[in-house]
Amino acid sequence: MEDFEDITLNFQDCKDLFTDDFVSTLTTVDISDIEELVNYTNGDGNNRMDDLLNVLNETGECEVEPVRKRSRKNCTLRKSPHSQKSRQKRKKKCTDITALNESCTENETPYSVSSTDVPFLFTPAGSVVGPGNTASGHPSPFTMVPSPSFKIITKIIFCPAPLGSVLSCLPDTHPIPITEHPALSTNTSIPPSPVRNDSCSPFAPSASDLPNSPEAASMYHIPSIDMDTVNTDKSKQTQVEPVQQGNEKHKLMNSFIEAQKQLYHKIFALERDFQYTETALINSRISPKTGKVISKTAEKELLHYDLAERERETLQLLNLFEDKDRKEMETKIIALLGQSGMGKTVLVKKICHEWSTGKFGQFSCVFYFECRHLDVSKQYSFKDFLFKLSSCTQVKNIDVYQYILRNPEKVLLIFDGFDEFQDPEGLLHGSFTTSLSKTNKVKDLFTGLFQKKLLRGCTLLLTARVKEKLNQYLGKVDKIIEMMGFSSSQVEWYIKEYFKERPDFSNALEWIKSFQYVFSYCYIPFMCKMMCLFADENLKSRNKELPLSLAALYYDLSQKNLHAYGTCFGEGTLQNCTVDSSCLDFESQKKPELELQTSKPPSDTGNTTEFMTSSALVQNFSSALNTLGSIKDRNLVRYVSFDPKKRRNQESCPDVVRRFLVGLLFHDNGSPILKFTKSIKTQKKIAEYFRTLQLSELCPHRLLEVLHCVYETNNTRLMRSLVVTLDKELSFVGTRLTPPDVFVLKKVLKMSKAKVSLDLRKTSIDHKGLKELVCLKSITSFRASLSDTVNLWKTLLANGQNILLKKCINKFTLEPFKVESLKDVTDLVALVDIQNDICNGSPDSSLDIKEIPAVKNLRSVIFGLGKKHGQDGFLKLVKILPKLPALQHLDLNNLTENHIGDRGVEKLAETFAELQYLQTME
Ligand SMILES: Nc1ncnc2c1ncn2[C@@H]1O[C@H](COP(=O)(O)OP(=O)(O)OP(=O)(O)O)[C@@H](O)[C@H]1O
Repeated sequence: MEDFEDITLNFQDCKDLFTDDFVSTLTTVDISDIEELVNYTNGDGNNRMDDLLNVLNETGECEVEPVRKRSRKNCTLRKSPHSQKSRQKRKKKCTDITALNESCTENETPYSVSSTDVPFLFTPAGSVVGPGNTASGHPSPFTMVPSPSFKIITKIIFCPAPLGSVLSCLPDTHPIPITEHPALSTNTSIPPSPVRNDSCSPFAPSASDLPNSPEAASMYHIPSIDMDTVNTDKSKQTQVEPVQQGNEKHKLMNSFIEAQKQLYHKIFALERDFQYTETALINSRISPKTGKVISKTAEKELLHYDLAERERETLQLLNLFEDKDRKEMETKIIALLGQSGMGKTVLVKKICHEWSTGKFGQFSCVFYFECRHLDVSKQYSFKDFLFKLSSCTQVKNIDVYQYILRNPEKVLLIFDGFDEFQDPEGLLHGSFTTSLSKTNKVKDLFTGLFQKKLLRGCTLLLTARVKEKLNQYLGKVDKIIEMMGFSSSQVEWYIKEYFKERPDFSNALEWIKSFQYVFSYCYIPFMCKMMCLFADENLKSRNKELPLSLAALYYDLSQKNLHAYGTCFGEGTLQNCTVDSSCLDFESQKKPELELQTSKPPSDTGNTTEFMTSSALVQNFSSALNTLGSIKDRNLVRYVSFDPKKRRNQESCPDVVRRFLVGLLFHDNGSPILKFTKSIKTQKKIAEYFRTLQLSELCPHRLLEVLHCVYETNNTRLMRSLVVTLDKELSFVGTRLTPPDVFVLKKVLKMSKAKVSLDLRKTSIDHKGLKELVCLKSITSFRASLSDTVNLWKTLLANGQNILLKKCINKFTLEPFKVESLKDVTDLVALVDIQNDICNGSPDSSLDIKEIPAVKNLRSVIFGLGKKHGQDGFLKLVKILPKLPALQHLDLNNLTENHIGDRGVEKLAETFAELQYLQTME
């Protein structure tokens, strides 16, 4: 009987074939091989089946497609269009089986058996052979054969243990000791040939098994890696006796890893003068969005830690991939988030480089993808996806690929700039199913990886800018790491270091600091570098013109450094900015025509040591320039508008582009390029638009954005006119306040004549920002993280800034105090305790503080710690209740919910007498 055609296999049934009875009849099969095979079709869950299907598809031996409702377990196998020659080869391989089958009587066999007609056999080539056609010649569905019929097969050939299981035992460092797997020395019917690249794995095809597959031709050329780049001792290699199959594969794998490491060592090396500064990595989480939920996509947000929490959640780079709770064979997805220019690319390239030097040894293979270069709609096999789209050595051998498929836990896939994928949202909505076609769209492959179906068990590291739209996907991520940028001391160190060998620049730091607004952006490493470049160019020549806007800074740099800093700005940025009548509409702005693509995908030639890539900030500036040149004046107001109804395309103007755009519009540089749009009339129109805004109606994020834009106009009158519309109770709870945000907020609050109360909880505001804001005259009361506030007081006390301290203490409020975490209790305890230090500790009479008003006047405490921490938290809280003399209302709402326990009730009863003003206790 000829090869099977269109046979429906039920894998759930197939696994039943491997009964104990059946196994006991096998004479040359290692039981572990059977177990492994059964695991593939059974044990490890459905996703193991995906792996198998992938392997089968990839080998080209047969194509597997889901049938009916895409059930993964019912699959149709179709014969691949093999040549006659290859069929003969395959038949030859089965001669042992044929011989055995010949000994079978017709009675014992429910149907006639031919050389290729074995009830169910995974051949060494990884092909699945079914019972084939019925006597009538029609394809038959795979029928369960009663196990006794198998007894006639006394010898089923399973090749030695799969390559993966051998290689996975090997250490990652080189040279890899090659140990002979016991299975290799067993007497198998297909002896590994030293000259023929046959596969040893049940699922690993050999070159000769796959004559028609695209990989097959190249597989004849072994070793296939660019060996010139590998520092292996070739003379020794030639002395090596014809080795066992396993050894060949080990060498191949070693060579691949070694070549990959050498490549990464070269292309991801830091430039000599690159001042790498280790930035803080914070373990972050997402939580339901505070405040109004505007749309479905905005339901989640990243938690904003206070300084104490940030310290606690700080992570070392080497521990980035650590996960004690990781489930075996489960893909791990890590999202590395940070604003543009925070150093995400620098960091992941550093990881690649460090891997090449032996760190992150848990990974044998690291693949780096630059998402912006991936065309999501293009079709690739998964193998090509890995080896052709990532920065990778040229791999022509399928064994390396097989190793990767078999050892996903040793594979790290880095996708840099996930948000730069075309249509990143669409990427995750799709559902990945193993398809019959050998190639899949990049989009689908990524979906398969993200949905943990493809290469299950690997580690995915995605980098992305913090965007609200992406937050919803973070729920599917196992670990979220946020990059916080430079601390203020790191900024100073960086600038000093930059100019350290130039005595004439000894005042560079002070000079840069004087541009307060742009200096506040220096927590972003890229901006820090920009400011150094700016100082480099201007410190000697420029008469300081204060203040400097963001747009002015970039414009200045782009004018002066076109050639010197081509790597940052790309050549001809401004030259290209001509008016193109074809893009004079809003839609054209979706894809700015002038996009700076200065970063090249790392080439495998290894010559690229360029580490400076173009930042999105530069691209945004470029985009603003382009917009200015292409949009009609009358449309500009609509373009920068914050009102969704006014804007035709909300997505068209990201916040930073708007800032640049407004800044450029009001930038008085006399540039001929900008003159044609920079009419006074347009400026007036934009100013008028901002003047009509009611700041009190804007959400915190929008409010800040308006303030940035207004600051960019450098129009003090405009700002003054806006200040009066500011709310008297400003709450930024749940909105991150970066140093530039604090700067513009401070600017406007300074102008305010009204008394404003400020809520700065959950804003991640830094120490300096908190101090600057709360000490403002217009701020009469404020709320902030308790621990941050206590720290601020301590610093002021230690520095002897008693007047400020006194102001700060008097403005602070707590009312009502909600206990939502154990930390809230601990912080309240610390606040009550510091009272003694402040009131009694200072010998200085200027600090005439008898008590902390916030503590003295606290009237309401709402306790809601839930079951887990209820009792612990309450026992701590109850101790300080007597120190809250004005407490009138204690809300324990639902005692069982809070679970304060008998001890909690007991302690409460003991303190009850001291709570003189307590009126209600819920
Ligand atoms: N840790 C660092 N130490 C020193 N400089 C850094 C560091 N991280 C980033 N930089 C500087 O910032 C520049 C931009 O960094 P990078 O491209 O990694 O940012 P990014 O977060 O990937 O930005 P984007 O989201 O726009 O792609 C670098 O070229 C470098 O000059």
